[in-house]
Amino acid sequence: MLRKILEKRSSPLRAAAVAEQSVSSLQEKYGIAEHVEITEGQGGLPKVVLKHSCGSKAEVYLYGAVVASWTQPSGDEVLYVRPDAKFDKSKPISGGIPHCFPQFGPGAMQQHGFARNLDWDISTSSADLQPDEKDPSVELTLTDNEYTRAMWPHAFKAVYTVTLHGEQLRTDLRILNTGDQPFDFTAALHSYFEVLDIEVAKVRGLQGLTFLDKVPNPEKPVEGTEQRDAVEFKGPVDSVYLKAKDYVELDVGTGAAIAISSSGWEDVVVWSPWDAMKDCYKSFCCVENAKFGEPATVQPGDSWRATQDLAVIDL
Ligand SMILES: O=P(O)(O)OC[C@H]1O[C@@H](O)[C@H](O)[C@@H](O)[C@@H]1O
Repeated sequence: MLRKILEKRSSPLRAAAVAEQSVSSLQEKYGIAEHVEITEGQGGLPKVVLKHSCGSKAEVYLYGAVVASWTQPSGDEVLYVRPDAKFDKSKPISGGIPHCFPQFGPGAMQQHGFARNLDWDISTSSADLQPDEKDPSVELTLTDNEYTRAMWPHAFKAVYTVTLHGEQLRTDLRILNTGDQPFDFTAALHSYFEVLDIEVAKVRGLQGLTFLDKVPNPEKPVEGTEQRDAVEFKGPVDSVYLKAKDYVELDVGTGAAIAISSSGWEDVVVWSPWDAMKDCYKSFCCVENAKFGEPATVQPGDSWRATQDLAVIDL
């Protein structure tokens, strides 16, 4: 159904002894036999591997809380990691499902904010104890620190739960205001999906929506109304669809599609860099649940929440 990621993964660098120790202590604390494993990923970066008894698997790096892999029981990869991705913290991991928070961008701070280039902490892990539904899950948290406050002067806690529900991948993001002033933010899950070929991929579920086209000038998007039943790719695409429905579908061109169901996110971004990324643009498409058109406002002591459920369906 879905093709496997073809590019060769570079062999992991030996991590420093201290990192190894922390991986083994995380494994001791949060590992759950057969379902949740904390291990070294590429470049020695710690990752949480979730394994469902149906055979599906997900890998979540603590660096950026990026889901870098989600495989079906067949072993087929659904997500896409760009060949230029670095796993050495020199830049955010380019691929999988990175976070954009507290700014989707462009804007005052670095593109897509800081959440994708910071280490998140594991706060808990679980594997549902019901005999038939052992859904492995991990909860990661990010809290403000000197680095984040220099860019965005707010006290916050981000809580991100990633769960395998059978073959589905579920994410749940909560942003808590732990300070004494209200704050605004924009955000997205910058999901990269592998497609057979960008020229046969299609995104359905956007017809009739107002969109902001960022291709001509990202600083001055051009507004339009989507007329098409299916958005196709014949050149670069960088559009934010405002007030989208809670379901969109990415036809990956193999007879399968990714069903993307969400709550709380409100907008959908569709992005293909086209030949600005000559080496890889044919193989992926980003369909991103976002909160962009109207920034979220969170009062002190309050929180904002959004979920995304991904499933592979046959067309
Ligand atoms: O930072 P990355 O992963 O290279 O992604 C950049 C792109 O991310 C997309 O979400 C934006 O809509 C684009 O405007 C932007 O160019």
